[in-house]
Amino acid sequence: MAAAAGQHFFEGTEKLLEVWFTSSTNDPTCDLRTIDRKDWEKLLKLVKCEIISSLKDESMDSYVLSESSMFVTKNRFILKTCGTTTLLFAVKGLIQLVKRECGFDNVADIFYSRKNFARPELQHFLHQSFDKEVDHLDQMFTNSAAYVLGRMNKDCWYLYTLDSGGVEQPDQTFELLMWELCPNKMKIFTKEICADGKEATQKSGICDIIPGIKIDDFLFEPCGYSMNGLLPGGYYITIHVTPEPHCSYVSFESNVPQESYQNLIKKVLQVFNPGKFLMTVFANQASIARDTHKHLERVDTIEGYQRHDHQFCSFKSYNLTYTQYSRPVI
Ligand SMILES: C[S@+](CC[C@H](N)C(=O)[O-])C[C@H]1O[C@@H](n2cnc3c(N)ncnc32)[C@H](O)[C@@H]1O
Repeated sequence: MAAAAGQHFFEGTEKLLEVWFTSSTNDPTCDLRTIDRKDWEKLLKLVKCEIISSLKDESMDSYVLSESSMFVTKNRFILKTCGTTTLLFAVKGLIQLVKRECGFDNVADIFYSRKNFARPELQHFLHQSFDKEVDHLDQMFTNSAAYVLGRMNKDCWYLYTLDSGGVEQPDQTFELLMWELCPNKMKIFTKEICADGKEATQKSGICDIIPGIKIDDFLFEPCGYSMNGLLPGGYYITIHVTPEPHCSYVSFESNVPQESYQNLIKKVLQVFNPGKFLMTVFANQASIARDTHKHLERVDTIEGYQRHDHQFCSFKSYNLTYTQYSRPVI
């Protein structure tokens, strides 16, 4: 459903930043988790969002934000923000903060990605086009590579990364970005139906997607939902829901390693029942998910969905599959 003139609109589509740090002296005491919460709060002011709640385990500190999520491990920082947040204003400050407070003096890799916005004209000037975002990042990084996957005149996904360095430890990221969602499912993520995040997590079936996770969830007033889930070993899932019928959008992201993502895809689709979705899977050579790309190449239909675009990219240390599906219009 398209937004009518003057109707409330929320841009669910997130900007996603992942940065891996190293120290030139290989100092084992460097740890992003030693950074004070007050410093994170200051950094998030530049982005125009704030911390709502937090959860931690032995490997990771996670934060639910007023606009999505933040995850901090020893050497990896993830910030995902939606709405009209200004995520890229935080990059310079992040690098300075990390050097000053914990001694990491090198960016080993950076990934900035997002789907095309539904209403780019509502964004801050910096985020109105990918070209402007690339110009901004190129002022800080010289060895960059920027890509667009999908259809430039329809739905697409942008990626900015570095063409040198890289991450050697096993690493993988799986994202499903969904839109045109089932209104009945979306009702669950409103205060009309659920009292709080916990109830929405249960009623929607989110709690069954990956059993055994520690969950930090939040239900916004009058609607909207965010959750972070932690698993031992530095694994997370994060889900964000914009349920308004005229701009419905849901994102699912996880770094949980899987040889095949088939089961996970089915479970997430059952919970949200989107009309359209795009999927990205990153895996480096050390990851058990490294062969998932071959498998995904053969999946041209998924129960009720037809594939439109499928692209494979080989980067310096990661391979990536981008794919887009939708329900056939009957
Ligand atoms: C923060 S959540 C999750 C956004 C996420 N990026 C997604 O996948 O849709 C956004 C939803 O919460 C609602 N919401 C209610 N109060 C909000 C607030 N103070 N800040 C941000 N979103 C709020 C929005 O209207 C929207 O439906």
